[in-house]
Amino acid sequence: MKEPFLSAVPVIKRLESAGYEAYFVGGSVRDYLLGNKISDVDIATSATPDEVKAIFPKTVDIGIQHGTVLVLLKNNSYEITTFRTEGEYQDFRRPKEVSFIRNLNEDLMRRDFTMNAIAMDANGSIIDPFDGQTAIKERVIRTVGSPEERFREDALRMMRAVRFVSQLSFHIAGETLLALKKDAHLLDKIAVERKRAEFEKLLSGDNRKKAFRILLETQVFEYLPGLKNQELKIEKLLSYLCDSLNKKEMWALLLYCLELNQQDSEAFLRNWRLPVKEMKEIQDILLYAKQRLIKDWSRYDLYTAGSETIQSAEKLYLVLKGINDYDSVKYWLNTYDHLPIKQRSELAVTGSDIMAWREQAGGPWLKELLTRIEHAVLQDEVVNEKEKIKEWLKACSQKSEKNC
Ligand SMILES: Nc1ccn([C@@H]2O[C@H](COP(=O)(O)OP(=O)(O)OP(=O)(O)O)[C@@H](O)[C@H]2O)c(=O)n1
Repeated sequence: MKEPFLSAVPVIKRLESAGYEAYFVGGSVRDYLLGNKISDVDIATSATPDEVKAIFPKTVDIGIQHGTVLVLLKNNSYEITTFRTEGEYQDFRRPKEVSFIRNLNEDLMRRDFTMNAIAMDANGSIIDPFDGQTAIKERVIRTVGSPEERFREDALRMMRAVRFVSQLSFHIAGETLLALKKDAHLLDKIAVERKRAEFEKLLSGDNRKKAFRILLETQVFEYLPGLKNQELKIEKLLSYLCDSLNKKEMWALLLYCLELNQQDSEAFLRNWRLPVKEMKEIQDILLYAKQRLIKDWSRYDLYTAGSETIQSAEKLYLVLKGINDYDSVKYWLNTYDHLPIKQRSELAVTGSDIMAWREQAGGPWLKELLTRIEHAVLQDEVVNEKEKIKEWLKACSQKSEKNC
């Protein structure tokens, strides 16, 4: 056994010495068997949340109605969940009555896919009643038992299947795929936030295009915000070589393919309940990439976009143009790095300086003038030094005001 399981073994041992069963379960065991990077380890136990809390001095109730307690131990935290029956994976905002059981097998039986229904004990022995290891070897996503039953327990599992296609490059077993086609409509009832979490993992996976094809084939896309009746536009996305794009860039590519105007793009992202900051970043990426389709970056655009957006927008532009060479990203980032200023606060003059020089109270004119100075500094029309800018302004006002 290796990290992060090793550090978590004492947690399992403590539960065992208090008379309970406890195992590693879920994605961490799957990823371990796959040889992939393991994120968090999850532990399932026969102890109820109250019993877990009585054993460990530091705990946090993170989903107690679902039987989950977070245990804090030696700078690490572990999600410990009581063996559960159905209903447990539903929307956290609509808690359902959860019945706890004392049996690992029954807990595993209610999990989504056989690859996720494998447990490992503190000695590293694998408990695999549904042959998840074969599924992992064969790289197949197959529900534990009846797909209809598993999807009726939690329809989000259909999106999880598609996101695992993207993330793990597995394929979906025939019967499971048929159920996806039949039951896709059940996704209507699932909270957008949960759909978004899966969709974003899908957007970032290596096999994202295959996952999009399955969204189309199964009609799952019809039940995702803003994608109803957008089959042709989603197909357009499949024509791009987009593997190099990150999550935000993929959102921007999707917006591009959907051909939405600024206002509708915003509504689309809002319907997906994206945080406002991310919405703005995605819209900026799209805006500059579209601009880039028409012309080169101006120094002022580089300045207003900033390095992260430059990089993302240029990458998206290259994808849209079908160019598979990233030298231009480096070129524009380098140009950005050499700009004389990166933000207004770096200007050698402030609004107060200008008001004092002009003996005039502030107003819209001041904002305009500061923008004009920014342009001039960025274009090397004037050096970013207070005296130089003062002289430049004086020379300007001697000419027509328009020239400044
Ligand atoms: N709708 C769900 C969600 C989760 N699970 C079970 O709970 C485990 C943990 O779920 P989660 O952390 O959401 O996903 P992982 O499978 O761990 O995948 P990852 O951590 O890569 O997101 C899953 O492996 C699966 O056994 C389930 O059966 N049904």
